[in-house]
Amino acid sequence: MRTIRCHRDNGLVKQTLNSPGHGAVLVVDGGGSLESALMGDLIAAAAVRNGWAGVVIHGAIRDRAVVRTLDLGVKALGSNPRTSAKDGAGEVDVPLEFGGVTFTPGATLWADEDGILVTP
Ligand SMILES: O=C([O-])CC(=O)C(=O)O
Ligand SMILES: [Mg+2]
Repeated sequence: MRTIRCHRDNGLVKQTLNSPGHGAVLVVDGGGSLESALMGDLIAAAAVRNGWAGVVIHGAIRDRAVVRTLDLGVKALGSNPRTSAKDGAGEVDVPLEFGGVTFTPGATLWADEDGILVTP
């Protein structure tokens, strides 16, 4: 997995998912905010084109009707049509902690309809 920490700004998410994913999952800690979306259909489609396996967002997405049709595993807390800033504020490939779990860049993430597992 790769990681990003950001708050109501998806500039780094957009930039990262527009670069090669090599089959990785991107975990985004948006602080649990549902006030604006950190990914939508266009960024998700870019992730598919660039070989990402999935995206886990501790926050919101939008365009979910299209996102669910894509060949990309997506987990988010919810959705909101409001877009985020695109200034690129945040940090890439730092250890994240939410939901009582530490998400370390390079660790392996497994997910299905029931939930998410992380192995070192
Ligand atoms: O513009 C955004 O922030 C997200 C979005 O709608 C998309 O990726 O399609
Ligand atoms: Mg969109």
